[in-house]
Amino acid sequence: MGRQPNLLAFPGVDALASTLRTYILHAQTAGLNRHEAFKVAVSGGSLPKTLAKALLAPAISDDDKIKFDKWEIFFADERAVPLDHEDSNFGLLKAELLDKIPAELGQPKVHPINTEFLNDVQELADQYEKLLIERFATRDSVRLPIFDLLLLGCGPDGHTCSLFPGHELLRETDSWVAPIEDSPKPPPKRITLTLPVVTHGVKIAFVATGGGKKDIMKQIFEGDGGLPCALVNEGGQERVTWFTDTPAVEGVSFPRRGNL
Ligand SMILES: O=C1O[C@H](COP(=O)(O)O)[C@@H](O)[C@H](O)[C@H]1O
Repeated sequence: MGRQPNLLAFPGVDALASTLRTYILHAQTAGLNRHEAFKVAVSGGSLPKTLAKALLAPAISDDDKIKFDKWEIFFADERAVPLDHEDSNFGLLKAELLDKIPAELGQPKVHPINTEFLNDVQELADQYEKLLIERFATRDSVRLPIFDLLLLGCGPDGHTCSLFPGHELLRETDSWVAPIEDSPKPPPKRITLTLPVVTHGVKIAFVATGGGKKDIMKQIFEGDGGLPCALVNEGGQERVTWFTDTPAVEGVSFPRRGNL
C-alpha cells in the first residue's frame, strides 16, 4: 500500500488550489536545495486556470512565497501551432498565468517550442529534446531529465500530456520528447514528453476536476491499468499526487485518500 499514488479530493477548486500551492511550495524548496532552480513541466487543457488560482494568490508569509525568478517552465506537451494560436499550450499558460504574474514576484524562464519547425514535428520534438539536454546537462551524463515537478492534466479518455490510450507512443523508451501526428484530440500534430521522462519526475501532480472526469477516474484507479494516466500512476507510485474535486471521484474507491 505504501508506494501508491496519493488521491486527494477537495470540496471545491478553492480548497484544491490552496493545497496545490502548498504542495508546489514544497517541491520548489526541494528543487532550490537540489540545484538552485525549480524545473517544472506544465500541461495545457484545464490545468493552467487552476494553477493560476494556486500561484497568484498573495503570499501570507515568507515561506509561502512563489519564487518565480527561480522557475524554469517547460511544456509537458505542445501542439504544433504558432505560439499565439488558440490551440497553443504556451499561449494558454501565458494568458492564464504568465501575463498575470506581478512584477515583484520575478518572472520565470519559459521554454516554448521552436516554431521554426512547425512543419516537421519530428524535428520539433528533436529540438525540444535538445533544449532539455542543454538545460538538464548532456545526454551522455544523464539518462533522463529529472523534472522537480510535472503538473499534468487528465483527459476524459485517460490521456495525459499527448500520450493517448492505445497509442504506440506509450511504448517509447528511447526518446525524451516524441512527435505525434495522429492525435485523436485536435489538433493532430503535437509533441509530448514520453512516459519514462514523466514517470521519473521527483514529483508528479495531476489535476482533474468536474463530474465529466468521474468515469475515467474510476477506470484509472479501479480498472484499466493500460490507460496513460494509470501508467503514470504505476511508474511514479508514491511520487504521484492527484488533486481532484468531489465530483471527479464520485464512486471511486481508493485506499489512500487524504491530505498532503
Ligand atoms: O490536449 C490536451 O489535453 C490534456 C487534458 O486536458 P483537460 O482539458 O481535460 O484538462 C492536457 O493535459 C494536455 O496538455 C493537452 O494538450
